[in-house]
Amino acid sequence: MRSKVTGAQRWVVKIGSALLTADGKGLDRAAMGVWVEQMVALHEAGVELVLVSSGAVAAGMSRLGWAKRPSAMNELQAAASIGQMGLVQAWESSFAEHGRHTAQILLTHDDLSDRKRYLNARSTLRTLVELGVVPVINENDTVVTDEIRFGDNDTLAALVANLVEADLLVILTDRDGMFDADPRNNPDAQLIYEARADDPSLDAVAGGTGGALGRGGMQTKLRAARLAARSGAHTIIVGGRLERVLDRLKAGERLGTLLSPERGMLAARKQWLAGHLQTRGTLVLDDGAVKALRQANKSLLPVGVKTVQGSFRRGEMVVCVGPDGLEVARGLANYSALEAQKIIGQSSEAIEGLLGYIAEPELVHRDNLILV
Ligand SMILES: Nc1ncnc2c1ncn2[C@@H]1O[C@H](COP(=O)(O)OP(=O)(O)O)[C@@H](O)[C@H]1O
Ligand SMILES: N[C@@H](CCC(=O)OP(=O)(O)O)C(=O)O
Repeated sequence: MRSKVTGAQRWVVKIGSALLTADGKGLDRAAMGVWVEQMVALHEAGVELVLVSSGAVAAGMSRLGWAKRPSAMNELQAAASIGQMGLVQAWESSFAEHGRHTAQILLTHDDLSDRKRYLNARSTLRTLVELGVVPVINENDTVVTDEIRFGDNDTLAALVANLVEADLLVILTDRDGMFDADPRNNPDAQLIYEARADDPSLDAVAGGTGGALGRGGMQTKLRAARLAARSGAHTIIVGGRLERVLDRLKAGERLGTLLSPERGMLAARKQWLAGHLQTRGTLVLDDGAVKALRQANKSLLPVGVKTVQGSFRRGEMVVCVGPDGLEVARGLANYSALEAQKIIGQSSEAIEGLLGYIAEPELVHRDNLILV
């Protein structure tokens, strides 16, 4: 019996492209109908639900008669906008058969890295959930550029789990769960039933990328579990084609791979920071600064920085590495890269003389910093 699953009150369910489109043959409405029945049953049992649905590109490709996923961004975006229509129609009509409404939410990485938009998305989602409506979320594929895309919906689903403070993230995929080797080329691979999300040995087994339709593969599912763990959520990676899979999970059956959060939850602001997956530059710290961050929970002062790499503006995310090049923390810079170049190695009192003004005495304030 998996009590963390049976007792979970708020679920984010993510369904991948390969599953939704029956391996590329258009939307699998029959399968969608069966998942909807189960989601409605969960709802009736008092579970709050948010659905993250992939499949726009794959559904669009099938509507257009394209056999191969295009690599050009404009073609992908066109396919996504065509497919998204079919996707939301199919979910809405399927839930409507049970007297439930759905709501479409399309998000980009920018929406979640801007604090105001993040809070807005959170309050809209919470309102929808309170209204008993099922939000159906996908990436806003038509407007994203490479720099601001999540790219795979595993990551998006994890950030949504953080956003709504879900107890459980269920990632439905085309395999029964995470295996100890990629089952595509290892027929003897064994299913991993339980693990801690932060277990480093999982990185090696989740090596491969996604199939022809999806993008993520197991690597992004593992990363999603780690992100979801930051807000205390458990993640299950499980076969979406297993019979009555959601019903059986709710009943406590040991299906799929359960990945547990290891540490305590990060505070809400730190969770938001952890969701910033795009970084713009690197600060190389000296040993003293590494110690101050790691052991004393201090802010990063310019004096402890040896070099500045990349091009970032004030407020953008930078990676802080130690003299050995290993990441120590990441955080939002109070100064641009050009300004930082001028003030590193100097005491904070010297900032005004060097720049002609002072924004903050710290290069990265500890409230805007997360240790890695
Ligand atoms: N260790 C592993 N265990 C299970 N599947 C793996 C593993 N490593 C790689 N994979 C591959 O990941 C694929 C699922 O990812 P993906 O195609 O992105 O699906 P989805 O569209 O559901 O996100 C599986 O079909 C499988 O071949
Ligand atoms: N936003 C994209 C999903 C990206 C993707 O392929 O995700 P997934 O199948 O979950 O790995 C779409 O709807 O096609």
